[in-house]
Amino acid sequence: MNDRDRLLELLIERSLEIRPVTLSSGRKSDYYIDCKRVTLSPEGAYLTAKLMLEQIHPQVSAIGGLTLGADPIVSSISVLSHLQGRGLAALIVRKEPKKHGTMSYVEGPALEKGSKVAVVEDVVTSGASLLRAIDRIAAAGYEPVQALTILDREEGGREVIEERGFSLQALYDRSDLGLDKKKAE
Ligand SMILES: O=P(O)(O)OC[C@H]1O[C@H](OP(=O)(O)OP(=O)(O)O)[C@H](O)[C@@H]1O
Ligand SMILES: O=C(O)c1cc(=O)[nH]c(=O)[nH]1
Repeated sequence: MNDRDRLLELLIERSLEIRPVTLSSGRKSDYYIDCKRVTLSPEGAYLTAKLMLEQIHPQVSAIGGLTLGADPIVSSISVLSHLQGRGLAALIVRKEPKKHGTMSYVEGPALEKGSKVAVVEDVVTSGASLLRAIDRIAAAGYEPVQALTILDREEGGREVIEERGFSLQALYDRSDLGLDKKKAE
């Protein structure tokens, strides 16, 4: 089995829940995928990092994303990039600025102004979280150049992100989850 198929297998086995849920955007859905169950596991962290790193442009010097879903992703990509001699820094974007000390929104190594950043997510639904990370990374003086996610739920997020001039690179989309078959079981 190849890496892409194996990561999908892990996500379906461990992350996918078919039940009524409320999403981050306030929308209702009949399924949820909790990627952290996979991205915080040894094999899942490695496979996510490997598959995403293959798609990161050579001019990029950091990967960043909105806490919490992106935290294990940026960390594992950074470690793997070091092992591969590439050395991508990890940036974690807070949902609210730190209230004392640095007062920062964006945590991580201080990079040169204008450094190119690939912005990552675990799931894109409305696209609001990914755009929030893009905006905060830009406000920190860096240049977001790519948008990547594990799963595109195909609920309009891609279009919203494209309107902002980014194409969304997703490892999987809704159709990969086999939801119709699962729901029938
Ligand atoms: O495209 P959107 O409509 O913004 O939805 C997707 C976002 O929702 C989830 O995060 P959540 O808000 O549940 O927070 P968490 O990562 O802290 O668990 C997920 O990790 C994405 O960040
Ligand atoms: O839209 C969301 O909040 C969302 C959907 C989903 O399937 N998984 C997740 O972590 N967040």
